[in-house]
Amino acid sequence: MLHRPPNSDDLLEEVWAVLEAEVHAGRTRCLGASNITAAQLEALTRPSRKQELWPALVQLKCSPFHQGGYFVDSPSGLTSLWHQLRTKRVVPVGISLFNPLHSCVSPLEEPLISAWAEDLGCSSAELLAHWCRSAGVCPLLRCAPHHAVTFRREVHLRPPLVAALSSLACLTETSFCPALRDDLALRKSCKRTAQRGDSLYGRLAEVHSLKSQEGQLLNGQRGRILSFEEETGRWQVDLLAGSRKIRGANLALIDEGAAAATAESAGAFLKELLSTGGSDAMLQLLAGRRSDVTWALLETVSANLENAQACGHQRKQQVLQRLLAEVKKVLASQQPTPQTVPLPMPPLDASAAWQGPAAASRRLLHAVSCLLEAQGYAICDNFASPEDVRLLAAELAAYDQDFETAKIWVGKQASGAQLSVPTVRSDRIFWVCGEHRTPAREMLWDSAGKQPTAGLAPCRPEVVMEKTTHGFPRLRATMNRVDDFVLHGLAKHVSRLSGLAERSDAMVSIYDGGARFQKHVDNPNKDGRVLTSIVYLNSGEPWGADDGGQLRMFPEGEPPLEFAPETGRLVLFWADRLPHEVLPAKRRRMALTYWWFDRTEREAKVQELADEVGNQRLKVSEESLAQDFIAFMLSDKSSPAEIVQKAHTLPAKALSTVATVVGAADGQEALEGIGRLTESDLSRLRGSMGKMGLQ
Ligand SMILES: O=C(O)CCC(=O)C(=O)O
Ligand SMILES: [Fe+2]
Repeated sequence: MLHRPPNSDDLLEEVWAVLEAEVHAGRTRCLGASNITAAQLEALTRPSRKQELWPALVQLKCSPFHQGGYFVDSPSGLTSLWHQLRTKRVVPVGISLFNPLHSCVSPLEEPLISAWAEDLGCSSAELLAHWCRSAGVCPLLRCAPHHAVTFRREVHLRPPLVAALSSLACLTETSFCPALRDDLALRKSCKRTAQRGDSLYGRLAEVHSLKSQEGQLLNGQRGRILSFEEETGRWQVDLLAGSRKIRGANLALIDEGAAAATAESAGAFLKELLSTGGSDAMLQLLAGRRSDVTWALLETVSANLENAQACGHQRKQQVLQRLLAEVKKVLASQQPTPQTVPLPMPPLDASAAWQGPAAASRRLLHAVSCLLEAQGYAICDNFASPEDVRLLAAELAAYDQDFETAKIWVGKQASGAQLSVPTVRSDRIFWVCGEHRTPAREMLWDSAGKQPTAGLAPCRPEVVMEKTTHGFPRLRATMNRVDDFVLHGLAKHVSRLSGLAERSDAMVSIYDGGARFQKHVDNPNKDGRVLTSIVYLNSGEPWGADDGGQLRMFPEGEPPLEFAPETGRLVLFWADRLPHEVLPAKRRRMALTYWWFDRTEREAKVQELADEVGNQRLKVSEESLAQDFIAFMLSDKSSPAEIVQKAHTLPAKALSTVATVVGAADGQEALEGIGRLTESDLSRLRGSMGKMGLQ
């Protein structure tokens, strides 16, 4: 390596001749030069000079601020230097990636670069090293700590970001001085926020399972992922046929490492085949190793055949032609192995919507609306910040004792009963009332019992009724955010939500010790609930696969999806359409859930309920007596005799509720039926009750 070539041309020739002699003597294989100017490179790569004596690599300073421009000999020198490197196939090796050189700041401290790195979830050093590589320069890293970790992560830079980083060189020495930065408002104009799917940009993907006539032609094609389009939920992929927008379900990510390995092993296999010594032996080996016959082998054999033809190797051509025909036959007989790992839809990220400009929150709203319309659910990360979630969980911690076992609705719609059936649902819940928009007399919301007139408070009067909204400032803040987002945002954009009138009270749930909620639809009976909103309130370590407690959704016609209850994640889905379940949670899992009512459907339901109970609601005490009785009947502890005894103590209204649950015409018939119950009837009843109302 010639470091810092001498200024005089004669001297340069003289020194280079010494290095060339080393190559002639076989002591060195190739030469390199460092800090060279365009004119010097021109001189060393003159056509009269043998190509193997040209510099094979040129080492130059290469940060985004100084792209080889330290020894520029003329204004056009830099362009000429790069042009020569590219056209003469000289490898540029980048050094001083992180040095400030003669700018004011190190690229590692440049806020614009840090912001871009943050968007991509990598360090500035990683970003710079990958920029260098993407710009076609081999980065030369040292053993200093920030160098050592630089290539720890694979970072995919989209071409516009590579271009943006490269263009920073135009701004060196002036705009990057901190004093000038604000004047130029660089951050403001250049900062981009992380976009969904950024981490997949640049990856290779293969199209599969497209059904339309045009789509079928694309199946099997591969191309790089360019971007993700929120509006359509599709990925833009750069295919041979041109750039196309394709749904994740029709794309499979290609593991390029594996592809390289296939090519390598195909090469090794071909060597083995050729070393058998004769065509027959070769084909015999091939027949015994049919599973090693891949498309990569076909390509390798074809390439070798082309080479043999070009070189005029007759015998080799014949052998390879026979081999190629056989390889084609084996491949034709193989069933194509479909690649059906769909590209995951990246969750939306709400952080920018709260911290950034109004445009970011509009984008989020637009994206969630599109997803709800298109697929009936939307997942949005960081809807509540980790700090908000931590404080909210701390606020609720004082009420841990007040959470009670959740119940499910068992029986007929109007007069069934809320029962605890742990095999179906075993979380503990805590209702928080209030903050509704419609007056109490409209009875549009429905939760556990008496409503406070204003403010948030736990619902059950005997719990902490005196607590007012001041008791739950954090909960209130999070609910305000959800309410604003749904009522002032989604309701205006999503057609199914145009008649949104009200939401239910809020339910805080805790799943732990294996608690679960089996597959169900929240509103299977047109009770007015149209949208379910859930915010997960779990802090600490990220949720692991072994922690269980995932929300599993069953979108129609698609494979089930699972989402971990990650800190601050918002989940929205159609309450009356999307079946879902909560898998057994091995770690404590907390969520804030409520439902949104469509006015027309809810009003009809309220009317129906009023009619069914003779325009008069059951008194709370009678209703709960009926529920207690059925719970007692279904618990393993009660005997037939005890059940009959208890049934006779029930008031008439409670008894008629029991009648509808057990399928009797009236209270009297219910009493008679209960009197005839045997142990085995009871166990059958207990088994079937648990499944009612569920899928
Ligand atoms: O907490 C969840 O993820 C879902 C709970 C649920 O399905 C419900 O309460 O209806
Ligand atoms: Fe549910």
